[in-house]
Amino acid sequence: MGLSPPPPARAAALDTLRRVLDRGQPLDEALTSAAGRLEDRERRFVRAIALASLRHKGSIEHLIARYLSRPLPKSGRDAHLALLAGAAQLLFLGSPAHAVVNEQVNLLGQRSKFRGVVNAVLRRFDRDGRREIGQPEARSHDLPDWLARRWRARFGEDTLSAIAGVLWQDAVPLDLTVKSDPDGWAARLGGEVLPTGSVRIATGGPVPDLEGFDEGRWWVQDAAATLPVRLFGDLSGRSLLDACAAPGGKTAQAAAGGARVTAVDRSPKRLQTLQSNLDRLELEAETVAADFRNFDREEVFDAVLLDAPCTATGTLRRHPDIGWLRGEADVAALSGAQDELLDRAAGFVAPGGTLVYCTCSMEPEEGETRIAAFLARHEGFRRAPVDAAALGLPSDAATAEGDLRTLPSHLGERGGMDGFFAARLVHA
Ligand SMILES: C[S@@+](CC[C@H](N)C(=O)[O-])C[C@H]1O[C@@H](n2cnc3c(N)ncnc32)[C@H](O)[C@@H]1O
Repeated sequence: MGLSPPPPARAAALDTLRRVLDRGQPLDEALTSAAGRLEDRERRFVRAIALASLRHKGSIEHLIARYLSRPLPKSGRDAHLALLAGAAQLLFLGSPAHAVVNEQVNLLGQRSKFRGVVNAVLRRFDRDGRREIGQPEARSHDLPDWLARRWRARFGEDTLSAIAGVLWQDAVPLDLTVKSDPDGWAARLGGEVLPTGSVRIATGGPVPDLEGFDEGRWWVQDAAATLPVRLFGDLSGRSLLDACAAPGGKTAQAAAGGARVTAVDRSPKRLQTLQSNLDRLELEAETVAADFRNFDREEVFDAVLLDAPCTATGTLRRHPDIGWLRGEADVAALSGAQDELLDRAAGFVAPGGTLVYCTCSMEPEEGETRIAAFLARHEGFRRAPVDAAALGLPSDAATAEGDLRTLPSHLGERGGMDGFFAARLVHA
């Protein structure tokens, strides 16, 4: 890429990393606080540095530990973050070494006692780092330990390494769901139509500058995120309740498919984003700002979608902060709310209607286990198994029980997809 970020961007990148890694702020929020006042171009640099630092944190820190003769003390935290961001610029953004070394050192201030060590270690990264980090085994260091351990136990070493290979890639493609004519849009935007039906393009400049955005011809939605709504089949003329709807990718899909959609979300702000997305797309839905656990209606619906809040461990390709911000305890913590939302959703499914439950999590506690527990509580529901091939996916994207389980390594040769779980349940 050959990026040479200016000094304000480098300082803001350090602040962003401090906010994410030391204060637990989500990356997008940290970027707004640390870089919100910078110009567009500088903000893009900050984002690129932060993304590469977080994506490759594991591998870079593995090398930092090797290059240091003894670990940095606690008071050297800024020096450590300067090394992390500096190495990311050298190894993954192709920034020129002299600028990276000088400016990362200068971020520490004239009186810092860590200037010498940061200088020496960054020079070592410049000399040896590219070769050492290029080894395939380096990739598995990128994954946070807690996720690597879980995924190795569940999917095995080969799949773990395929997932790590996809998560390693910095150029994450952009997926668009088009209202019609996927081939035409793929040709116009220089992309391809995926077997799942999404149009995939290389990430480039700002999304609103792309052809068709202002005219509302498509919206951004990861290929995996389109699959849950497709499990309902033909939606034209059917009523659909979207229980956790914002920012509205799935609401838009259902509305474009001809459903009469009621979209509920507890966040009024996120619901506003949903409404403006629908306005741009010239699609309609009834929107309700409410906690779905208290949502009250006489009506029942032909289709109910519950895209439940979750740890989002399936979205590390675009959100590498998530693996460092969350841990094992968060996985278990959300299951109570997921059960409650599922029970509430079940009450709105018309006889003969369909409930689709999904999460963008890789963890079974937020997917398979929730559905097993739900079916044990609700005798009136049965699973309608998913056909992976009909969705354009390999057969291992459906579990033995018949649920959808996509992995980042699915469509791996084309850049992968988000890890998603979805179950289709029919009300007798
Ligand atoms: C995974 S996101 C939904 C993404 C959305 N379905 C889409 O495709 O764009 C989860 C959403 O659930 C909402 N949410 C979380 N708990 C909720 C609750 N108890 N009731 C209603 N909405 C809730 C959050 O505000 C968030 O917008």
